[in-house]
Amino acid sequence: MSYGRVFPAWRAAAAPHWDAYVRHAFVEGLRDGSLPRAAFLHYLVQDYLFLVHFARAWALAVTKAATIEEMRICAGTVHALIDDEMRLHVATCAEAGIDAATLAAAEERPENLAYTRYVLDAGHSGDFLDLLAALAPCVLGYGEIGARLAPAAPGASYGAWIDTYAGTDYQQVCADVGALIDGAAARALGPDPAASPRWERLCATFRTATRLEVGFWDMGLAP
Ligand SMILES: Cc1ncc(C[n+]2csc(CCO)c2C)c(N)n1
Repeated sequence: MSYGRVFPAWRAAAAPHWDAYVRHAFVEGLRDGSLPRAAFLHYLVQDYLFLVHFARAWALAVTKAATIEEMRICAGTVHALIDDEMRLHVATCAEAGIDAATLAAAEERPENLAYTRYVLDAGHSGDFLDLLAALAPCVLGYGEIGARLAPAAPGASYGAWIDTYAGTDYQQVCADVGALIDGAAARALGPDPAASPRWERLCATFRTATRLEVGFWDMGLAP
């Protein structure tokens, strides 16, 4: 998956961490169904809390955007997070006997706190592109994982989860976010982004967020 021009360069700069993220044991457990249900539910509860703060981060992106089209994409992501992805978490947890109140009252694990607040801080202390560098591993990593696991989805225990991220709707979101990053990078860094003095710092932000994704999966395996 390329998802634009800048993302592949950021991914290459984060190489060992990126592989640890998209090929994590948790992901392999989703693929072959060996992931214990309790670990999956523990992950979903934490992920619900994660998505609350991710919706806030995308809302911050609305305020940092430079064009109406950028605002539309970021606002659309806030909407999709709240009305689609979070609702799916609530429904899956409800089937397992975890009600919405329990979900909302769950205590955030430190790995979860670290990740979401890091992303929010990248946005508060930086500009639109700094924020996108922190948001990118989450959005595009799940796109890559979904596409890689797609052949395993039919009949798999976690097939519904895989289908969510492998599906054309989500893959289109990834293509849109890749284009959003390319546009913001062209505006802020010029025609050769990697030659900009800001480039190393953007790579570092992307790499840190990727490491925090690895930490999130680790947490998922340790209920
Ligand atoms: C730990 C963690 N990382 C990534 C995602 C995936 N994700 C987060 S927000 C979003 C929509 C677009 O921003 C998607 C697909 C997740 N659920 N949990």
